[in-house]
Amino acid sequence: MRTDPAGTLAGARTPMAVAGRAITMRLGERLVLDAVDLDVEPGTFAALTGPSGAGKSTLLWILGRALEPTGGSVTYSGRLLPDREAAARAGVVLVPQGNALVTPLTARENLLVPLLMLGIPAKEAHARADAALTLVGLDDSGTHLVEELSGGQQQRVAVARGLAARPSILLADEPTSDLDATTREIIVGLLRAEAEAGAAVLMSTHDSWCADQADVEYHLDDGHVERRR
Ligand SMILES: Nc1ncnc2c1ncn2[C@@H]1O[C@H](COP(=O)(O)OP(=O)(O)OP(=O)(O)O)[C@@H](O)[C@H]1O
Repeated sequence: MRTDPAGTLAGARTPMAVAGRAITMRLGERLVLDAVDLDVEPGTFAALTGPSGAGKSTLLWILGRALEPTGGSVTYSGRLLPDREAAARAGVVLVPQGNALVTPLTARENLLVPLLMLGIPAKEAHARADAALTLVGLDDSGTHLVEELSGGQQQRVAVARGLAARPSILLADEPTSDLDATTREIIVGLLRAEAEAGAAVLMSTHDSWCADQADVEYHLDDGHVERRR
């Protein structure tokens, strides 16, 4: 598998925009999201900022069709997708906070299994898994079990799993929170490269340096989102 000079997995991807309209989410007594509108266009690297508990993860999960909102809609280049499985098949990739890696598997197997489940031929899946691990600097750790990896290495495996899917829309929930400064810059560079390759990328972050690297910043607070640039 080739990687192009910008640091993405080579190969075509379908450009797709994500649009949230009047997204409302009530969790228990709390109105976490109150009629939120948000757009990420193909080729855009966007940051989602806001205080702890503002609802950033909730919004990313809704945009990834992993969570049904109380109200409002999410469309993908104008299309509705019925559920998370349809979204994954359409190229909507979610890198969740906490990584959600399968611990009895190796790093490489964590990349391979979702690709094989999407019906990607085994030879290509293996090539994509290896290329994505190389992009995040873990080509020597592919055979390690998840539990043998540090928190930061696990986070990089989770990002690699997202890159291996060659996403049209990449939703990354605090993907740099456990990383040192150098690795943080590498991961942010990879997310930017995904956008430059045509993906719509939305990254939640508490890190002002990471937010500054994005083209667009959405700030979420008290249920409302404000576009800051
Ligand atoms: N299942 C649930 N039931 C009730 N409240 C919930 C549930 N899940 C999340 N919440 C609440 O929803 C709010 C938003 O949580 P969320 O994790 O989306 O925020 P966040 O901005 O991503 O926070 P952080 O930056 O700390 O990760 C929080 O107040 C949280 O306690």
